[in-house]
Amino acid sequence: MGRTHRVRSRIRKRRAESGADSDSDIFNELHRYLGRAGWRNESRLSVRTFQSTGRGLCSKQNLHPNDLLIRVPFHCLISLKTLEHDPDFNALFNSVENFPQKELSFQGLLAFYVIFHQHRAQSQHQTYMTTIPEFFTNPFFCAKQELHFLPDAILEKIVAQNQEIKAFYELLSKEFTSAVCECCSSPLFPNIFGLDQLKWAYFAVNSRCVYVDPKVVVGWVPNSYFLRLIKDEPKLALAPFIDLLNHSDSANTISQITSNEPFQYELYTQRGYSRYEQVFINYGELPNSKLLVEYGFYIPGNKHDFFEMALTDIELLMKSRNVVGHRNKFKFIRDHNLDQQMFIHRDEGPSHNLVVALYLLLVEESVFPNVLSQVAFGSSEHFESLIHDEIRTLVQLKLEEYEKFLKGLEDFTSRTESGEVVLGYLKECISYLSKFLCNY
Ligand SMILES: C[S@@+](CC[C@H](N)C(=O)[O-])C[C@H]1O[C@@H](n2cnc3c(N)ncnc32)[C@H](O)[C@@H]1O
Repeated sequence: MGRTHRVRSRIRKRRAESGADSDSDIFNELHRYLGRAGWRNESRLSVRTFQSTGRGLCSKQNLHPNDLLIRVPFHCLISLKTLEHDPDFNALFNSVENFPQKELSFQGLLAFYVIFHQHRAQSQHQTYMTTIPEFFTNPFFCAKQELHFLPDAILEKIVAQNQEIKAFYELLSKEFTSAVCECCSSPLFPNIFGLDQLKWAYFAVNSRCVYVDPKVVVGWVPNSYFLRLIKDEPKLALAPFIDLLNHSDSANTISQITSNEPFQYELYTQRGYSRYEQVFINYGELPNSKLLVEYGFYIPGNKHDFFEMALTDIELLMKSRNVVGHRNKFKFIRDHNLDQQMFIHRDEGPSHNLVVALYLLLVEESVFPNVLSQVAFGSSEHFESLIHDEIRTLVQLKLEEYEKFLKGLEDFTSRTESGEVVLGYLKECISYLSKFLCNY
């Protein structure tokens, strides 16, 4: 049995233990659980499976612009406050003398909280835990052989995610080296909490949290113990039921925490929806590459999309033209962060930094910093016409590279769920690059 399989089996087992046989049982139970905690489903939201997005929410009534989308008592969210007031979780940390301060990310801490409660038979969060998907479709979970067909830009991000999770796991294993579980007396690491479980929880937290104002939350937990352990702000919270809302690039919502007791987390929609139409929120103005890496999906025709280029792409173009770049120019580009924000936009053309970097490396003859500065920080409009062909070739090379990746993935007889999503993403990129070339 594979490791991913074991993580999924464990989640299924928890579902069976909770007495919920199907998705609808799970959500009826979630409704009852939130109802007992004071939630009223004011906007009559209901869970459905939609063809375009999978599981999501719709309302059984029409929603108008500025209507309340959802309002949930804040104590139903899993935030810093929840961790602080959880005696079992606190006891575990108190069993370690001098737990290192400012070392944990809050996302990591929440991920640990999830697996901690997933293991406990009597967890107060058991109902919520059963609503978290068994697996995620981020490229992180691609099979090894699929990784050969992922673009470098995506691979680099997966490597960074892997390093972060592994370092976090090692830190927990080290600090809790002799800790045993109160409920079953087994050693916590690695017997109960394996690395694969933490990976699953990391992506659960990554894709399902809402933003909460850290100042508000910190104000509720004076002398917080966990605040001393984390190196970033506690600005995330897991949000039962709210985390069933899918993302749309055209959704627009406003969130707030009410200022009087009982504190509530509220979302208002800026646009209207007819009854049973899927309702969305907006995770941010994100391009498809970001949606893919962080959330495991992409949006066809995403209106916030752009296509990023790297300095290595320009180097390939230079090689194909037998141009040798002077190291002063590369240094200048890196020192001034011109290698950041190098992208093409389907309708707006190449970004300023891409135009400048191409011009400096392929056209400009001088290598003196004062001349390079004049070029870099002047208007790039004039240069763009001089490197029009270079831009086209750069995009053409990318297109060929992505077509090769696509062909490689298509040649597999079977793919992981993540591999399927990457395949669709590559097609979307190819279509984006082709449209750019048509317009440019
Ligand atoms: C906050 S959850 C939303 C609910 C989720 N669909 C579920 O079944 O639990 C975020 C995840 O939903 C999926 N998702 C969100 N928006 C999507 C969209 N527009 N298209 C496809 N999948 C989407 C992605 O898997 C993402 O990681």
